[in-house]
Amino acid sequence: MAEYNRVSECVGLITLRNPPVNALSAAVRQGIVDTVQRALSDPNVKSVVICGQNGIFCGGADIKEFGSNMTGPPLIPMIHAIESANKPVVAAIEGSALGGGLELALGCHYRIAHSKARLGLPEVSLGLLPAAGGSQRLPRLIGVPAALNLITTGRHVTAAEALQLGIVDQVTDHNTVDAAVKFALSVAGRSLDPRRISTHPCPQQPDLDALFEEVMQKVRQSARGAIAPIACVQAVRAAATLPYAQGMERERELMATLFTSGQARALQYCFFAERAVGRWRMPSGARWDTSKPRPVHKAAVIGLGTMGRGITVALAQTGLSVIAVETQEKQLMEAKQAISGMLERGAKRRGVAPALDGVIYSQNIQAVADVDLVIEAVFEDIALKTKVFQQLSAVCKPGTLLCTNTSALDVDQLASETPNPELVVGMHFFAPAHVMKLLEVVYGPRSSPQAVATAMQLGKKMGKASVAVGNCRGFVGNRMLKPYIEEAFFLLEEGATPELVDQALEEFGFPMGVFRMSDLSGLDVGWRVRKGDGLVEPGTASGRSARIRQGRRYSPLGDLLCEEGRFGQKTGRGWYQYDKPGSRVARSDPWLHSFLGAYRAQHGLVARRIDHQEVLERCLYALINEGFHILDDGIAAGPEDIDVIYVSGYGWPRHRGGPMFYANMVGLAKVLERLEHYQQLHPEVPHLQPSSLLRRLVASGSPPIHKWGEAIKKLHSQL
Ligand SMILES: CC(C)(COP(=O)(O)OP(=O)(O)OC[C@H]1O[C@@H](n2cnc3c(N)ncnc32)[C@H](O)[C@@H]1OP(=O)(O)O)[C@@H](O)C(=O)NCCC(=O)NCCSC(=O)C[C@@H](O)CCCCCCCCCCCCC(=O)O
Repeated sequence: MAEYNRVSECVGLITLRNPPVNALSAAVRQGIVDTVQRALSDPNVKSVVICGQNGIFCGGADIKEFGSNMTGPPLIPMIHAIESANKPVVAAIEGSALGGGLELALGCHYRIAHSKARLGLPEVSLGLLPAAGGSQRLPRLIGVPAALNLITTGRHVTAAEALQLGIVDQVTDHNTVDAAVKFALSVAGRSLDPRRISTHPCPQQPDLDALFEEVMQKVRQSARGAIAPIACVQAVRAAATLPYAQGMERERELMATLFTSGQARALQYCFFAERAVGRWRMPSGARWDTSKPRPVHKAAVIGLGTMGRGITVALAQTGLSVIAVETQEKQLMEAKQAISGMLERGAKRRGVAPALDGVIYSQNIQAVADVDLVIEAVFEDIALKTKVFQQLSAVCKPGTLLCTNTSALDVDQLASETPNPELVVGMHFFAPAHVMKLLEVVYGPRSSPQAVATAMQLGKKMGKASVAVGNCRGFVGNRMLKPYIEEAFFLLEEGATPELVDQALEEFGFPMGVFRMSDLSGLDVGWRVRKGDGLVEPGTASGRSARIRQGRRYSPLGDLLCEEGRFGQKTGRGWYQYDKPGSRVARSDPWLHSFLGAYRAQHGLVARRIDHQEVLERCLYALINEGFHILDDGIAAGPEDIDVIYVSGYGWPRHRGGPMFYANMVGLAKVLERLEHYQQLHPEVPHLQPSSLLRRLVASGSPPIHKWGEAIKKLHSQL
């Protein structure tokens, strides 16, 4: 797990071997301890180089070990032994040096990095802090402000930035190990005292207290309840104010709290879930590893409204050549200007040239004849989309993949209107499409595995968390959102205010509560959908509107607001009021409160006191319950798919792991009991009726989330 060789006669070369990322498993740590010992005791060895195999230095501690009893030599004394060595130790950094990997490098006396390497202390994103001395050494090396930035955000820096910050001593474009060996030879025999980072104080920093206060305030605001960023600030503060040994003690204490917290478990679950969704599988048995994607060199986007523009940018930024089609000249010109602006701003942020030439604009659908893949993003209207798909089928070369960016329409129906339904998949982007991380790839019963594989690969190329899901109303994300929103409406009827509901959800960790979110996305969006479903009664603003529709409880509150022209931020009024249309700062609206009072009086509803716990249980458990239905229906292959969708696209707080992980943490029996409780109180609300899968899981002993897959299979086979 760590190989030892003597090179250039007097350099001991230690190579970490633990594919794929040379994580510091027990065996690797043991290997490092043994080989360092060997190099230091070999009189022929003048200096030592540590590198990683396969072009990656080290991805840090082995996260998989965190869930088990950790054995093997601990990291801290291992790194301390390297720093205390009486021969120079040089880290040769290729690929990544992250977390414990960078901490290992910081224990070395010198660091040489390849120009393409990336370095960072991303522990915060796993609910931890750099607890192998990283929180104490990095501020001593690069100063408190820069270390705070890196440690609290977990961001990775390029080799060039690492050099500028002083994290590495040299950057090379050539063979890193060769450069490090050469460097190691050149420093052999030099005094190592100045190179032992732990022995130095942090560089002087004026107004330390003010700096920490400011950073802590900022971090608390953006953490939305996550505890690791706060512990990271506290650990760096210890580095800045305490001697090294005491700082290390503080680092250990803080880590002990984080390590055993539910947040760390949730965040580490998210890390693996995001990777697991790439290993998609369909009910037909088709899977990621047996389905080869088609090459996509040229793509097209049809319809350049908000979504189409974002999708064009996302595609062009991957380096693809894109044909952007909009039939109306004026809209085409406006879209061209907007897309160019977005490409320019994006390129400026990333320090690259904008891919302006990658996009060709056309009013003519014939222009897409030779593309490999088309994403249709016209207005959400099944007749219009069907027409576009029929045109595309006639125009495109054989084998072109036809993707629809719909958030709700039936992908199967659309596919069935084309001569090659196997080439059709849904690609459900989230607005703004070039920014939002989530992509639902929706397959129907006739979508070919190759079509799914191609869409999934394209999603990955665009940097999206791409999740393959089956076709149903609302797919996964929006289907689960429906009971969540409905419960929020019911809570208003029963006595809550938008402020109370939003506060409960925001304290839970959502960036925005359901009503603020509704104001942002526009109340008319849901209104249109409900109208389409025949749920909206016209002209009810003045009279009593039915609260039971289509045989179930219905709240017309959203419709009544729309009838008043209150569409949210865009009209300056919605569940809140705004200074002017388009403004983003929500203020309580006395009109809304008296409107709610009058509504309740009209319907004979007596407002009661509703607390945060009820808001959370009713909104979140209703959403989770729908998640169980989705699993039972086979629409999502596993709980990870649902959780990645919610964390990447719906603002579910990452430190709570996603709705299904949260249910697992709360306890399935408790979720079931609360759903049963609310269902008894509200028998006319079907979405509070516990899903049969949830009942069956509880009856089978509530297996932990990583065993749900097995349990679901077993439970299905017993049906
Ligand atoms: C490295 C990457 C950038 C590579 O990206 P790439 O896209 O190429 O590949 P993938 O991301 O797809 O990964 C491939 C494959 O590898 C798995 N993997 C990646 N990293 C790790 C890892 N660190 N450990 C295990 N496995 C890993 C990944 O899951 C994929 O496999 P899969 O099967 O899932 O497809 C990228 O992978 C990346 O960013 N990796 C994570 C980097 C990272 O976050 N590193 C930090 C790790 S945490 C750490 O290092 C902590 C340190 O500070 C050490 C702390 C000391 C701990 C001591 C414990 C003290 C306990 C205290 C308790 C006290 C209690 C008491 O006192 O009582």
